[in-house]
Order: sequence, then C-alpha cells, then structure tokens
Amino acid sequence: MKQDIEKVLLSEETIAAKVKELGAQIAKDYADKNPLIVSVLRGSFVFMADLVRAIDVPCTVDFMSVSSYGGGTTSSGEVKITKDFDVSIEGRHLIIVEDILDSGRTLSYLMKTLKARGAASIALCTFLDKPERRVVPVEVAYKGFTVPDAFIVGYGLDYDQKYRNLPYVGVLKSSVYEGK
Ligand SMILES: O=P(O)(O)OC[C@H]1O[C@H](OP(=O)(O)OP(=O)(O)O)[C@H](O)[C@@H]1O
Ligand SMILES: Nc1nc2[nH]cnc2c(=O)[nH]1
Ligand SMILES: [Mg+2]
Repeated sequence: MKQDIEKVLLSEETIAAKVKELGAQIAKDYADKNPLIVSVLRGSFVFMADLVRAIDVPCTVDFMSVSSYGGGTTSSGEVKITKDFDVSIEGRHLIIVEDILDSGRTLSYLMKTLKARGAASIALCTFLDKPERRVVPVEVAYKGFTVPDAFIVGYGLDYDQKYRNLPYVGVLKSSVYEGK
C-alpha cells in the first residue's frame, strides 16, 4: 500500500496528538451534557474510535450512513439516510463526527435534517477540512487539520474502498486513479 502513497501528510503521532486535544476540548465543553456522538459511516469510523476514547466524560455513541444523490461526479446535495439512528435524538446534544468536509453538501443537508428532529444542539467535529472545495457553508465546531486540495487517503478515507486501514494520512499517487 505504501507504494501508492505520494507523500505522508499526517503521521500516526501527529494524528494521535490532535485527537487527544480534540477529545479533551469536547470533554470540557460537554462535561454534564451526556452528548450523543454520531459517526457518519464509513469514512469516520477510525477517527470516531480514537476520538471517543479521548473523551473522558459520560457520552453515548450511534452510527448513521448516508449516500449522496446526483448525476455525474458531483453530488446534488440531496442526501439519503441509508442507516438511521437506533435511538431517539429528541432533546439530545449531538456531535456529528466526520472524516472530511469537502463541498459541505453532505453535512449541510444532514445538519438541517437532524435539527428538524428536535435535537437540543448539534455540533460538527471533522477530522479534516478542505476549505478550497467548499460549495455550501458549514459551521465547524471542532476541526483536526486543514488539508490542501489533493486526493487524500488513510485513517478511514478511501479510494475505491481501499486504503481506509492506513494508520496515517497521505496523498494518493495520481497513477493509481489515472486511466480509470
Ligand atoms: O463535503 P462533501 O463534498 O459532501 O463530502 C464529504 C463526504 O464525502 C465522503 O464520504 P463518501 O460519500 O465518499 O463515503 P464514505 O464515508 O463511505 O467514504 C466523506 O466521508 C464525507 O462524508
Ligand atoms: N478519500 C477521500 N475522500 C474524499 N472526499 C472528499 N475529499 C476526499 C479526499 O481527498 N479523499
Ligand atoms: Mg463519508
């Protein structure tokens, strides 16, 4: 797998330090709120697993899955929830955990939809942010790293469902996807 990586952007150590920092901040902000921490599958599963172990206050977890609709290579912003919550979110303080914020279409739609269901509050925690690509504005409460507009894999992020298991974040060699 390493031979397909152009450059390592974030090492395991760099990631671990940042996740600890984010977890401590969330623990401080949500000490007596029993937040519901929500992982948006699949990309966020690695970040989620590390993050919740860095949050040293009572909380619960749940998982949801979404798929973007739209023709061609860009999503229309319409999102279908393909796996919904297993618990009611009414009156709960939600923290949505994502691996990467790109155009913002997925998150913008998701946050709007969840607000309408009566959550007490909703905050977004994204591991990576690619601000150059933003089409729809999204408010971010907790952010790991800002990344350049390159195709990134590892630590949950895939190309063609592969590379999610890399323990670091790297830029994928263009030869891997060119000609596909
Ligand atoms: O800001 P946006 O342009 O909406 O893109 C961000 C979303 O795209 C990726 O998920 P993807 O749909 O590729 O699925 P995955 O999580 O299963 O990898 C990523 O995990 C975010 O969920
Ligand atoms: N794997 C991966 N998914 C993305 N979704 C939006 N941007 C990216 C990216 O750079 N890499
Ligand atoms: Mg995703």
